[in-house]
Amino acid sequence: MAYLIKNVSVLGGAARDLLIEDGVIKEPTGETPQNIIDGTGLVALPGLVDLHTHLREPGREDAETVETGSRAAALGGYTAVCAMANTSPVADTAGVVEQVWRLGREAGLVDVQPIGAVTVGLAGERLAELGAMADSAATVRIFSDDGHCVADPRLMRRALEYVKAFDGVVAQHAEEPRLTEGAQMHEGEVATRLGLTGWPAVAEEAIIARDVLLAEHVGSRLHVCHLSTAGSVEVVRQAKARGVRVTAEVTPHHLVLTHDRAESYDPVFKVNPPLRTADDVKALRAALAEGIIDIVATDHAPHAVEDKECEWAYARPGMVGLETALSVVLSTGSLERDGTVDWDLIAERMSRTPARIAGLTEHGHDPLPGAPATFTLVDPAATRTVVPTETASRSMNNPYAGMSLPGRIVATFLRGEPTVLDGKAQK
Ligand SMILES: NC(=O)N[C@@H](CC(=O)O)C(=O)O
Ligand SMILES: [Zn+2]
Ligand SMILES: [Zn+2]
Repeated sequence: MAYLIKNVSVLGGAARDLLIEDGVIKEPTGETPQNIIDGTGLVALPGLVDLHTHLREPGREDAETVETGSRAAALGGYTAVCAMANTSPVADTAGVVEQVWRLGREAGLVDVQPIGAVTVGLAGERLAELGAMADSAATVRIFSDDGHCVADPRLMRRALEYVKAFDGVVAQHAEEPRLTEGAQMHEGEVATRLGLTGWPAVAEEAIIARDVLLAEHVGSRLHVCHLSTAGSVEVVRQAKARGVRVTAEVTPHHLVLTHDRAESYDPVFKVNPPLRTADDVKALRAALAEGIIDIVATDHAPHAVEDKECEWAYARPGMVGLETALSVVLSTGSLERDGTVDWDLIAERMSRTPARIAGLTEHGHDPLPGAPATFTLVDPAATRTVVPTETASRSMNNPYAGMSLPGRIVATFLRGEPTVLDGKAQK
């Protein structure tokens, strides 16, 4: 079906019309197709790409499935998500990554690109079959033990060496486990006051420092997951200055929430790495604008009610984030120029660069004639109040409840097919 989008601003540019036909964007012809979308006041962005999503299938379909997570992603303006490997069974074989990939195709709401585990069962003992996952139908290029750190430097080195052969990347959850035993939240004054065991910034920074040196030594690509401290920014800054092939992500929640949220003892604010200080938030926002942090990735981590609505110490870490990511980023004002949103920079940090890191060549193209019709339409003037139950996700561990956030996704298209129209999922 063909669509004509009228009066839409592509990345903040002058209003124009776009024809969507045969899966691509075209210059409008004289004829008017049946389907017209009024784009007045809307901004067209390349479909967002999430490098870090937990979909929970196989194993915890009560918390999320590939389909429900894909729907949440489309509603958040995403056209591709990379699915983390910490499922049950773990995505450490060609069989499991192909299953996730196939489920993604069947759901048809976003492109689901499986991430493969680095080590068998995420146990950190021996390398998984990286080559078999790379050669599978899922063509895995990102490997991560996320949820766990690849703490053994020898295994990390070997993984970096292995993925170099096919220009893969190791995405590290940087957490020195010996420094975070029993940790419940950021190590600092709030943890001291609450009497909770702290997760020190140095547990993250020490692993990033080690890994950039390993990546430099091997000449391979390293990606740092959910970077959360000002010190980590400085380690990455220095590594980039030396030419190390390192990229880094920040989550929306680490750009807005701070460790004092734990004072509520509400486990919805429990996450790994933990919420940090206001100074860290400031440094992360600046690093994202500057490009020391390359991308925003959601770390969408849905959890069932019984795993979240319990005592802080027993609750699982993680929060949902796909449906609110763009709004949260807009709310920080960190990607603005002279007080107005820099849509080109939004596209860079949330679509083009994550697509490039993941090797997703069909994504990250500006929505202009000649490009694949894989894009999203945002109403920047809209505001909405977050209601955790109003979600396509199976889980409601949403830390933004009651917050009023700017921006609303009006439509999302994947290869010319609408996955979201009028803010509603089409499948
Ligand atoms: N971020 C989290 O707190 N939790 C993630 C794992 C992870 O990203 O480390 C999860 O899988 O729930
Ligand atoms: Zn992690
Ligand atoms: Zn994660």
